[in-house]
Amino acid sequence: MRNPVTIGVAGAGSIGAYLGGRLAAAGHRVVLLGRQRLADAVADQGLRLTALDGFDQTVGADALEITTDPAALAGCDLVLVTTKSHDTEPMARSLAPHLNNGTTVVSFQNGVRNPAVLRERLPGMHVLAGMVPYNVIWTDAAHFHQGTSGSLVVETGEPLDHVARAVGEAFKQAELPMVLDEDIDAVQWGKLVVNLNNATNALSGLPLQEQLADRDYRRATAAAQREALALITAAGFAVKRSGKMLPTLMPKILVAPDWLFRRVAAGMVKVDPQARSSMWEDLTRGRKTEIDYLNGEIVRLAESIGRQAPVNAAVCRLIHAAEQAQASPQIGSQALLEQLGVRA
Ligand SMILES: NC(=O)C1=CN([C@@H]2O[C@H](COP(=O)(O)OP(=O)(O)OC[C@H]3O[C@@H](n4cnc5c(N)ncnc54)[C@H](OP(=O)(O)O)[C@@H]3O)[C@@H](O)[C@H]2O)C=CC1
Ligand SMILES: CC(C)(CO)C(=O)C(=O)O
Repeated sequence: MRNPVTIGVAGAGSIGAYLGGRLAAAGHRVVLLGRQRLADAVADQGLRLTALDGFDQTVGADALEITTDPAALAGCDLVLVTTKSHDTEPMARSLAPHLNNGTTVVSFQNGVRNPAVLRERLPGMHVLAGMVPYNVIWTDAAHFHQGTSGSLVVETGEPLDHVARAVGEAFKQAELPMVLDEDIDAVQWGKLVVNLNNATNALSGLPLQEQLADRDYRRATAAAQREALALITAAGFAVKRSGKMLPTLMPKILVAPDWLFRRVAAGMVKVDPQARSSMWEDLTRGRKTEIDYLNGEIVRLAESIGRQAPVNAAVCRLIHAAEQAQASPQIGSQALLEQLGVRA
């Protein structure tokens, strides 16, 4: 890969505009493929990127390209796919005619299905799975804020080890911490377990900090996670920690009394008052959520081995109802436990 690298971002929303903006600020040539409203806002105000560690930089509209045309990603060395999971396949179809063979494509998406979809639709590209551990919220028309801590993860291993290292170099220049991992499937299953809190957060309508301060909301997430972990193991998949997040211990940590939870969680992840889940963002903006790729994945996994996942199935029903209403139901924590059939 050349240096500086030309980087395309396919789906410039919270994650894509944040990562792309940080890479542009570090001097890489960046093309953001997104919606016209983002292009207009950035043309007007520049792209403001902030983070809980105090990072605050505005990237001028002349420092990067924002387009709605997938052909503009032709010639990119590296393409980051940052759409929601239901948009991965159409995005890949629209990119396929334009990318050169051998382009590196990294999926920075939640769920466990996206890299396989990209490999199928983009034969000849070097597709790597990635994982974003932190929350980014689209706070204003052209302002993106990283509200929790952690390091990005990208798949490595032969024959693509050199490709993964080149991706690592590009991110190093932008001072975005990244680790390479040879067991990305286990990292992705682990992140899916963490993401089972997305629905609780979206249903509560609260910022993550407030939602996690309520033990009954934590019990709801823990119940979904216990069910998921048992099924993932029964289906023969591994779950791996990434950074200090311990998916296998999360249900135990979540149900701990408030004082103990606060102490343990503070050592694992920093969460600022603005942080919310991406699913909350979807519900409040009236968009389709990724529920079918998160809790819904657990329901499908259960079916595939002749079992059931009643808690995750109930969560899916609640989120689908909220999608219809195009709003968070702001359900109280005890009411949520009741609806999930979980005893407080
Ligand atoms: N947000 C977060 O904090 C985190 C998100 N993730 C994961 O990262 C992935 C991306 O999430 P997030 O950034 O929140 O998603 P967003 O919805 O904020 O961003 C995706 C953007 O891509 C746009 N888009 C979709 N298709 C096209 C297209 N064909 N052409 C141009 N633009 C398109 C969408 O527009 P429109 O909405 O108009 O369709 C949207 O603006 C998800 O898998 C998510 O789970 C992981 C960790 C944290
Ligand atoms: C970082 C985290 C876990 C925040 O909830 C997330 O992945 C999301 O919002 O989708």
